[in-house]
Amino acid sequence: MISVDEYRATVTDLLGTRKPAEFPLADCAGLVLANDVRAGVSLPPFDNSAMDGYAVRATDVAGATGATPVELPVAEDIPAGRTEVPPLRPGTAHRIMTGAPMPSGADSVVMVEHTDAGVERVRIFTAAQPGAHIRRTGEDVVGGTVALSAGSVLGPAQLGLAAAVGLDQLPVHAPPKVLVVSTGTELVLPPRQLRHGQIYESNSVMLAAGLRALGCEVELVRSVADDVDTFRATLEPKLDGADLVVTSGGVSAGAYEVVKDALADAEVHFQKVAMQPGGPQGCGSWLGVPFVTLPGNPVSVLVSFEAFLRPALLSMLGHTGTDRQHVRARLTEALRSPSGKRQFRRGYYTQSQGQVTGVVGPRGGPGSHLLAAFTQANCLIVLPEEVTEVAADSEVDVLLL
Ligand SMILES: Nc1nc2c(c(=O)[nH]1)N[C@H]1C(S)=C(S)[C@@H](COP(=O)(O)OP(=O)(O)OC[C@H]3O[C@@H](n4cnc5c(N)ncnc54)[C@H](O)[C@@H]3O)O[C@H]1N2
Ligand code: MOO
Repeated sequence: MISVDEYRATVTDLLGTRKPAEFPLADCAGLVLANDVRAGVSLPPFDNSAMDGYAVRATDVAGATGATPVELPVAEDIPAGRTEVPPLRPGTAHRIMTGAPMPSGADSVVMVEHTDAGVERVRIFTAAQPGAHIRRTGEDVVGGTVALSAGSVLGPAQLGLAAAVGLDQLPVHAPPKVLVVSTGTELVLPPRQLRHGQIYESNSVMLAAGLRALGCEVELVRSVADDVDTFRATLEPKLDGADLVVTSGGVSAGAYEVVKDALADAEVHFQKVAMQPGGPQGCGSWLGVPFVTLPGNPVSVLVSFEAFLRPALLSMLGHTGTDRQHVRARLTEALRSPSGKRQFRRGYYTQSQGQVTGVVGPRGGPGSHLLAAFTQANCLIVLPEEVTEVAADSEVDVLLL
């Protein structure tokens, strides 16, 4: 048996990291920047007004008050977007709007609220500090410097900045195209009615949701019968263009283990991972495409996704933080765990205000078919390999989902 940590490293190595590709900004949300990008322009690109008001020379309005206003002729009107701005002559004002370029010769802006808002002439009721309400060139970003560093996760602020410095595409770790394949002759899709012995297919739906949430492109093959020839014939034409195949089912110890049998001659290694659920696993490549073959039980699929597929995919996408947040929590009831395996139990974690350590209660038993209990959970309770019993009220490690 291989440990969870070793297996996670194996899958992470198998998936590697995606090569940089240029993507339009609109398709970059949530992706990771592959290279540093430099600003083509400074931000702001020019000195501009932070307020609607009047550009003046501070010396011209020194001593202005409500009782003793200074009156100046308004020589120019400068709305935002005006590109040619005449210099300010001493003893005059330019009416100016927020974001409009400062005229040379002006050293401050008086807000319109501190004036009579005049158009031909303006009465100014307050003195101005030199520099008041001016946003300086390059105050935010200096043109030519690194605006966003490799490894940045591209959220709204990062994409906004990229747009603001004049970029329309970015080098990112492109999301992989993942083919998700559910195997099992028992699997049926609506609107077909179940016959005795059949079940509705659910693993591919869960995997697709998890994969898409990470930004992957997903194609589903929702039901392949437990027949080696059918499996190969269904998958082969779809491998071209797939960056990863994730299968479920057909990897344990019995007969009709279609994934194991079909990939027997491929470079896919099947083994047991010291975890519960999610013990039987396989990974490797077939026809040059990486394969991660998960066991069929639905809870095993989701726990496998959390334990190693999600971190490996995050690493593939260029993320450095690939771990869920871990916390310690007090267990509400005693639990048992198989010796030598890391057990992941579904749990519900709460932390009241002022409480240092939160509280966690299990949801459902350890069975890997108990999917409904997973819907009540917000965390996984992690019981280490050497632990076989945990008493109520003891502290346990919790992975917040
Ligand atoms: N003799 C042994 N039997 C089993 C072992 C073992 O070590 N020795 N391991 C058990 C464990 S643990 C697991 S997990 C399963 C894994 O088996 P498979 O990967 O071969 O999965 P299947 O047998 O195909 O399916 C298991 C279970 O899950 C249901 N299933 C499968 N696919 C789907 C799907 N897409 N949607 C919903 N449900 C699905 C399937 O009907 C089975 O009930 O093996 C144990 N046995
Ligand atoms: O390991 Mo299986 O994945 O427990 O049900």
